Amino acid sequence: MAPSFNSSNSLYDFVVREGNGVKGVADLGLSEVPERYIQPPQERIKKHDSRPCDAPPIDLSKLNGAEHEKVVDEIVRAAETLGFFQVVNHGVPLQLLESLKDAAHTFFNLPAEKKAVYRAGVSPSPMIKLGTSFVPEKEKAWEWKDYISMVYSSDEDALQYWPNQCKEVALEYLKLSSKMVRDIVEALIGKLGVELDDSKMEALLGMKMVNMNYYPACPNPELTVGVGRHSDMGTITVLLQDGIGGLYVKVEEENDDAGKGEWLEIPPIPGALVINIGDTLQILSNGKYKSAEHRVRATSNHSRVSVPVFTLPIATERIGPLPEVVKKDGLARYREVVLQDYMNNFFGNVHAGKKSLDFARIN
Ligand SMILES: O=C(O)CCC(=O)C(=O)O
Ligand SMILES: [Fe+2]
Repeated sequence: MAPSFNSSNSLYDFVVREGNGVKGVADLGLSEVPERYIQPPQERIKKHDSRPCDAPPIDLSKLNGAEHEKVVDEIVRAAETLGFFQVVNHGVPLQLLESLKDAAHTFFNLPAEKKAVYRAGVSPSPMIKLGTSFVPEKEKAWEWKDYISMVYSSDEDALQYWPNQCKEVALEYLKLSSKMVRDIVEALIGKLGVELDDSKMEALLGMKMVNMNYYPACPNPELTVGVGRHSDMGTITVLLQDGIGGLYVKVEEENDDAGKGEWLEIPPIPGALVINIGDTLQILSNGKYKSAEHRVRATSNHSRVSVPVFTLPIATERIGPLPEVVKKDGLARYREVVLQDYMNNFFGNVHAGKKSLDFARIN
């Protein structure tokens, strides 16, 4: 018998505690989403209010050739403006990208009890977590999304603890994307006029996490969000999205206190990966590189998957604007923070655009 959600507690039990997630809600075939998923009007995403970002993808294979400087300039320009760009010839085989999307569908189509073993608290490893929405305990309106998050500690742990349906492809993707992450971050830091030694670079790129996101088909995409407005907290994110679309990024404007900036859709490009700048790189660059505010719309007739690799500094690393940049700028816009503290603040609060950066901002 279909559960009836006559109190918010019973919905919480079904979705969060029992691990059914929003996939479990979608599978009930309701004609309207439960009230808990209805966003306030200002957070809803109107499909026709944005236009696609028409920037061509950057060809990363050219980083190793005669056009190196030109490609670095393209990356820097994108990081200084939108904070989002797409890349091709990135070193991750296209067949692997297809396998990743298939693996995400296979995992989320498992019966709830098979997925629920990865819930926080019962998961075989603290590095693996099945979740839904972002912080359902604190959010007034939930996001229409389930995810599994896998933090890398070693190959051995990954192969032992990550779910069978996705561990091999997720590990391969994490490894093959690491080279492009390093190349891009090196290019960006280099253009700040800073040279970092290997150990500092390793520390800035030392934590890696692969997520698989699942957005089931939604009866009311106009009332909900797949993911609400947020920036990513790490150094950079590599994102594989499928062909459905619905990822939007905000064009940042000076003095945009009213939050009126335009939203651009990052259109799916077959074979391309999406790169976005995270809060850490905005802090390191003293604000020159933009951690991009983004969000995702749900869709009525398809389930969408995406597979981000988040690259973060190691938890003990102290993050602050690089001294050479502060010297040039004449002031520091952010204070130094320990990454673990930044992370606790980030994951302890609901998505609220780029508010996460306030934790380090000097006013
Ligand atoms: O699904 C997407 O396209 C983006 C997901 C995202 O922003 C995230 O996982 O941080
Ligand atoms: Fe994100």
